[in-house]
Amino acid sequence: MKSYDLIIRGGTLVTANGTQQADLAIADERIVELAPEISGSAQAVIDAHLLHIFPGAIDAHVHFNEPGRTAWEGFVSGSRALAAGGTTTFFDMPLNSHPPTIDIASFVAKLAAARASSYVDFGLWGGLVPENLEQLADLAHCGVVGFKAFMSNSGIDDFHAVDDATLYSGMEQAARLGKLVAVHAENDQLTAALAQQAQAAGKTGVKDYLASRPVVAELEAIERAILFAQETGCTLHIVHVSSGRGVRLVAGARARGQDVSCETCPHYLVLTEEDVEELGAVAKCAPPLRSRSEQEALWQHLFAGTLPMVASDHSPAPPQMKLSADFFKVWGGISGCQSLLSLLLTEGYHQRHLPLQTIVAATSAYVARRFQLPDQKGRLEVGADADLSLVALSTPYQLQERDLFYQHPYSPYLGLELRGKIVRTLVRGHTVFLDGEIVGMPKGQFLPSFPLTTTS
Ligand SMILES: NC(=O)N[C@H]1NC(=O)NC1=O
Ligand SMILES: [Zn+2]
Ligand SMILES: [Zn+2]
Repeated sequence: MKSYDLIIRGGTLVTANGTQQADLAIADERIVELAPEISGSAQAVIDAHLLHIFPGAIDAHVHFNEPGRTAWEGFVSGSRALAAGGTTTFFDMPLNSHPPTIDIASFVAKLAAARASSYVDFGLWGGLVPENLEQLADLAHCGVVGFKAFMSNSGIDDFHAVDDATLYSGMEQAARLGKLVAVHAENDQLTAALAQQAQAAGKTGVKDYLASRPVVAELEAIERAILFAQETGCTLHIVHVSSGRGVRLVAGARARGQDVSCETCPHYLVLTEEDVEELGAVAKCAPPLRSRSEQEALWQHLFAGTLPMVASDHSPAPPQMKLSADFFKVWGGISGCQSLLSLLLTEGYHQRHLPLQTIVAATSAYVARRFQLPDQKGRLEVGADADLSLVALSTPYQLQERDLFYQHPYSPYLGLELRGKIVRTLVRGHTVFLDGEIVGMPKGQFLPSFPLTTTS
């Protein structure tokens, strides 16, 4: 009789191809058998008859701010929040840590911090800034996911936006290095001028802020990035697209054969400009929350598969940075990485009947493929890492402050009635979250990303 480390019995497995009830056996951190009934023995058995088993989510976009701004978040609190939310892998952005990840030394410092403290596996983005064009090859050799650039002010002094020449030349190099470039796409001249005019006129409320970052600023920057990428042969990813029209531009370029993708975030799917007027600073982000019609278009793209990825853009800050009466001065960034899967289940699956397979594709399978993770990630199959999230799919609960593992338990989703409770999360077969508690030690591993030949 075979013997395993762990058997999970009777759960409903959710994969990008559909759902099936099955037993799942784990040995040496991998899924080694999947069958209607597994007869071997195991050191431990989990009864999952009433649960759905999702592949652990892969959050391609978080800011955990370590080293340097660990008081804002950090790998311990951030990765605990992810584990509690059913996420087993994340990619940390190069900015909001100090130093930002723009050369070998800062990469090594971040890698050491994350290895010491993360409960889940991780990849690291490198930055593309006007000062580091000479460092991109080094960063590529370190195995960064790709290069992240800001086309508008990043909101933080130590990470500068790219001018067109830097973006163009960075893309040329990225293409040579086989790396993708990810952009925060908003037109800087337009947003800066509109913000400056509003502030000069003493118009510093929520509506004034929203008006200073119109959809057209996003559309223009997306188009420019697509054009530069086409011209340079660079693979492109547009982060946090906030508008249906923005997604349409990306989908159009992809349909014409260009290697470009995009993500949206739960906040653009769940909240609108009316909510930020009501909620205030906790819901301030850039690009800002949009109208209901743009939001509806995002959902349509998600259903259609033309919006292939959802990531959190978890961007926390200490509460005092969210206090200014001048809304332009309030920190822009939403804390949401713990709620990625539960919001998609609540608003997507339960409210709108978004297929579970689409949720799995957008939070796991597609992300692993797009960013060229090692083969064992993003799949719920024999041979894959046992990265799993066990979910009570219909259990309702209200999100409370005490549920949040963030450094600052601050979230626009507090008080929301959610459906779909994450009851257990396993990373490579090790339980890291169980019934509301973090268990075990930080054993997250670095996943280097190296160029392959595949596209899409
Ligand atoms: N610096 C930083 O994290 N900025 C992020 N916050 C946000 O709302 N949009 C961003 O790009
Ligand atoms: Zn951004
Ligand atoms: Zn971000």
